Amino acid sequence: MLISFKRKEAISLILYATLSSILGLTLLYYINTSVIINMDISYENLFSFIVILVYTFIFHKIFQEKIITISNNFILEKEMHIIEVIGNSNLKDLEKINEGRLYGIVEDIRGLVFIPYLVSNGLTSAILFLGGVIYLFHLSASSSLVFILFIAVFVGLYQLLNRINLKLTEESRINNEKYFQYLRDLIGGFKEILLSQKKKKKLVDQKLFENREHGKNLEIRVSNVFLIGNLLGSYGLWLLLGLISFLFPILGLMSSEKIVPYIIALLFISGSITALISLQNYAVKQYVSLKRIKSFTEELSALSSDPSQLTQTHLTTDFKNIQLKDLSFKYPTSEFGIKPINLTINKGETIFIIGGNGSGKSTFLKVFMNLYRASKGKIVLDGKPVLFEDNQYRELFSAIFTNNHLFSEHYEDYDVKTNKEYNVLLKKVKLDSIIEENEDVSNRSFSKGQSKRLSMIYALLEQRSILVLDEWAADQDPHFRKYFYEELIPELKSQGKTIIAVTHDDVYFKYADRVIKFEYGKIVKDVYTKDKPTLVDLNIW
Ligand SMILES: Nc1ncnc2c1ncn2[C@@H]1O[C@H](COP(=O)(O)OP(=O)(O)OP(=O)(O)O)[C@@H](O)[C@H]1O
Repeated sequence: MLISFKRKEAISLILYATLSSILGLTLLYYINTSVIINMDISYENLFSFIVILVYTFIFHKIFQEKIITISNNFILEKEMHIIEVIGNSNLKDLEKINEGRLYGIVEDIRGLVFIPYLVSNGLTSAILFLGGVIYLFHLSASSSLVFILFIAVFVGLYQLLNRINLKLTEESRINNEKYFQYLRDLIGGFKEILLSQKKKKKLVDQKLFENREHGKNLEIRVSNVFLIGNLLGSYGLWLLLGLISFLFPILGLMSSEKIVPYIIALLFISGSITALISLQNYAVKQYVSLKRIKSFTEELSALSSDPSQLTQTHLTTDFKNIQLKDLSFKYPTSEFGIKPINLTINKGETIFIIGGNGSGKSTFLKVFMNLYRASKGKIVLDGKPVLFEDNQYRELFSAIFTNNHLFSEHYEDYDVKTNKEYNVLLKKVKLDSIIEENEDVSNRSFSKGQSKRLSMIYALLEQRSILVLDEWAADQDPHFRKYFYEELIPELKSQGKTIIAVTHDDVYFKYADRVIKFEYGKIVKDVYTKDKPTLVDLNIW
């Protein structure tokens, strides 16, 4: 079963639902027996009726509150589980997960808010229905057998309708995932779309319109199927009432004095029958959501590392050297790979990594920082081999990737507003004229260059030993780029920072201690710049 309530909670829920339903049925029994059958109309009976009513109200309230708490805990558990599984994923595997699908699942989880309503009304209606049927049998067994036969035919019909709806609802969810993907393209690629009427027409007028049109049609079909179910349910009930009132006495299935209490009881449980029918709509949707969440988490769990396997993180603040021994990597989905690398990187070195597009610079950095698991070879930190599961090694690095992500918050221990160093760094990366002291930058948008400078501030505030920059300077203007190479890098170097930067700015190569060149995933040159003031001396190309 998809919902796994704890046993104790399930028992207490059934108990509460049973009690509150029994009290509801007692009300019916009381009115039927005292007013209709015994004609006993008195203040005492009114008083007893009100007492039962108050108890019913209190029990129902307690029951509903319990359901609300349990269901919301269940939703929270599902949300946290998905977040935890994502947090434990490997980079390479997480990159395979489509963002649209993720947002679709988030929507599925949100949709679970109907669970309290579904469980509480479902349980109460089911118990009321069962109790009502027992009472009907008590009034007339033969008529109740016909009634049960009627219900059995309806349940069969509903199963059929539900199967159709399950399919339609699943299709609707997949269609919604596509919708999120298109929306992401529309917002993320807005500039490109503004430049191309063809793109805009295709995405907005065609894809998005078709998607929404299809979504609307699916919703209409789902609603129509439910409508058929609802109409069959309510008119079937009227048919049954007609048969009991007019046909059963003629056929001798029921004595005339039983007809009125029987019809009142039937009308009473018709409420729970109608509720059970309309709850099917929600039940199908919740079922589809739970099924999708389950398969998504199972898929992600299979990709995730077991957190218990990860070594305890405590900040590694320093190192002497990192050796890469025959380190290689291969993408499973492409021919490209990093050829075995043998390299020693010493603390304090400034290393520039160069190479043509697609030569493997970024891939190398990810393997080097242990974000991708190396296919072969090993990383050795100060003489000790580093495992992929070793979180501690990763703590050595601050990195700004080519497609840097500017976090809405920095998630570190310091408070930016009261941090003196933050304000110094704002000046240092020349953002002080753009960002005011103490300004909340979470809702602002920045140019690529500015956002990378802000990322640099956050990276430096982390105070890690190694700063990794993937084409960081490429998005900066010439003045700032000059300042970056000629002043910022030497200053960071003088502070003992190890800098590894992917760059194409050959005029500034002299500011590195060492230039490493990649070609087709292989290191083809590894040159120290000392005493080589010009590019010709460096002979790197
Ligand atoms: N996730 C991936 N799956 C499969 N192949 C990939 C993946 N990421 C990159 N590649 C391939 O690996 C090769 C090297 O890419 P990489 O980004 O490492 O090169 P790069 O030198 O950093 O290039 P650039 O200067 O253009 O950023 C390319 O052929 C690229 O298509």
